[in-house]
Amino acid sequence: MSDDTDDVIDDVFAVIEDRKANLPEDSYTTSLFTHEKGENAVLEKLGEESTELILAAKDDDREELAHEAADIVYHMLVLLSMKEMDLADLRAELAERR
Ligand SMILES: N=c1c2ncn([C@@H]3O[C@H](COP(=O)(O)OP(=O)(O)OP(=O)(O)O)[C@@H](O)[C@H]3O)c2ncn1[C@@H]1O[C@H](COP(=O)(O)O)[C@@H](O)[C@H]1O
Repeated sequence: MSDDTDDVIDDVFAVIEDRKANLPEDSYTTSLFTHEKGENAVLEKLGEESTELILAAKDDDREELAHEAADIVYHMLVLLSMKEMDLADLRAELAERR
């Protein structure tokens, strides 16, 4: 399967890196990088969204499950960027497990 969403995770990560470098106003990503709680802001989001993901799975709500999974992936990418990591680190870890 191949379509124009193939590279979407790389594209979103590139936008996150750009937000980190430039901190534009009116950007949710910027608000995470500049939050007074520091990295705890994104960690709290990941906790909340994990619960929402579990509830969506329990309800067998596939649309909500996709929504919450996307929220988690986005916030996980922000966390990787905060830790000076990137998708190569994630890919390497997954590849090692094959
Ligand atoms: N993928 C995301 C993304 N996923 C989630 N979010 C934000 O994360 C927040 C989630 O927090 P909440 O759960 O409180 O919000 P919510 O809408 O009530 O969430 P649910 O109840 O639906 O779970 C919302 O404000 C969303 O807008 C995201 N914000 C940005 N992105 C990507 O980042 C790019 C840059 O965004 P900006 O930095 O805002 O320009 C965008 O173009 C997107 O590609």
